[in-house]
Amino acid sequence: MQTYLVGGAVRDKLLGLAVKDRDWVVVGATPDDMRAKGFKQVGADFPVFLHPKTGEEYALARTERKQGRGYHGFTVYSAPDVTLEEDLKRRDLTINAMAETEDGRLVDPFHGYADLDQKRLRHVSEAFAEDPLRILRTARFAARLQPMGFTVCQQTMSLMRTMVSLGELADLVPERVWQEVQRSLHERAPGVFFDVLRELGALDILIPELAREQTFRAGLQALHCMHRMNGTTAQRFASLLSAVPEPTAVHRTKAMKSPNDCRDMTHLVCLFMHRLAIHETRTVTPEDIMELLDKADLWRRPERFEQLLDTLACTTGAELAELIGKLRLAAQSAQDVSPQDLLKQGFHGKELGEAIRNERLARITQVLTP
Ligand SMILES: Nc1ccn([C@@H]2O[C@H](COP(=O)(O)OP(=O)(O)OP(=O)(O)O)[C@@H](O)[C@H]2O)c(=O)n1
Repeated sequence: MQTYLVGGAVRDKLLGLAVKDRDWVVVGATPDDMRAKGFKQVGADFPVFLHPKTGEEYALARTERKQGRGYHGFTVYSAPDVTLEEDLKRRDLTINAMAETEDGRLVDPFHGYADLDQKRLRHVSEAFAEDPLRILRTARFAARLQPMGFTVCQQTMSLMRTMVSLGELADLVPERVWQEVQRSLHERAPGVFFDVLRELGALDILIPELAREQTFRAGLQALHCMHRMNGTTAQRFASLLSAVPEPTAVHRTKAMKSPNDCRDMTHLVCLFMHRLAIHETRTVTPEDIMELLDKADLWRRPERFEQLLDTLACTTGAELAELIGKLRLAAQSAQDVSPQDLLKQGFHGKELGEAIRNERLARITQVLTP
């Protein structure tokens, strides 16, 4: 029985990047051999085991073949006669299909090292097409490695284009798509993920609201800004959709099953984009500001409001910077109103509510007064 380090760990080591998880492939062993050595089986669909001490994943070498459509239609064959090369061949990209022996020798039947050197993302074999998630993974690796000079090679682009035109993306459940989107939003060049998908025609299926060139470019620019500001996932995703009308954008977040904070931030960013645009032509009143603060629920969610303003600073042009600055000051000032003080002054019930509101409005007016 032989053990090899495989996949991302080998790739990242050669690239000089930090290695996160180490995955191993075991050749020439049965599940019983593994259990006898104290490994715990975890995979239900195929034989994967956890090392008794390190907790790292050890998978028995396997081949996979797709049977029909859908994500579950895989036939897995795993036996002691499956070779390392056969296991590497079922993988997505050549740079992910290298292995390292226990004594540190590289096993590289599909020329992943040459592709690392040439900075190419290239599929290992036609088996790439058996898993449509790989389209998203490849776009994600492009987003990660583009700053180092990597591009997706033309043959892989055309294979993925064919997969898209055959409707393969429809087989992916929203959760898996979201997982790749979420991870890509935090890669080094997040915009590249969406650029690649757009070039493939995949974005028209996954986020059709970004089909219009202008909407897409505005979204990418805002995302780039949010990335520089080290924004949260919610801020990044909302900035991408910032030029989409609010109801459509929110509908997309629901269809994609993105988490609630992403949906809420998208709702607020798109809503504010629309409201703020009105004030390019009409002077903003204290009541306008109050309404916006209420809509964003500043009173219960002050830290989210800060994030909203930071996102808007990325999604709007310089012409709205002053207005966003005023919103920030107004929010700070209005938040300082103390219900306790007003209570002490004798306000109760409905009157207390009104007094708080009036005091907040007074402070907002003060901020707006030159
Ligand atoms: N749809 C997939 C998922 C995974 N793999 C293979 O399984 C390995 C491990 O997958 P995973 O842990 O998801 O990714 P990593 O390559 O380790 O990358 P990351 O840094 O994103 O974790 C990959 O390198 C690749 O060889 C694949 O071929 N097709």
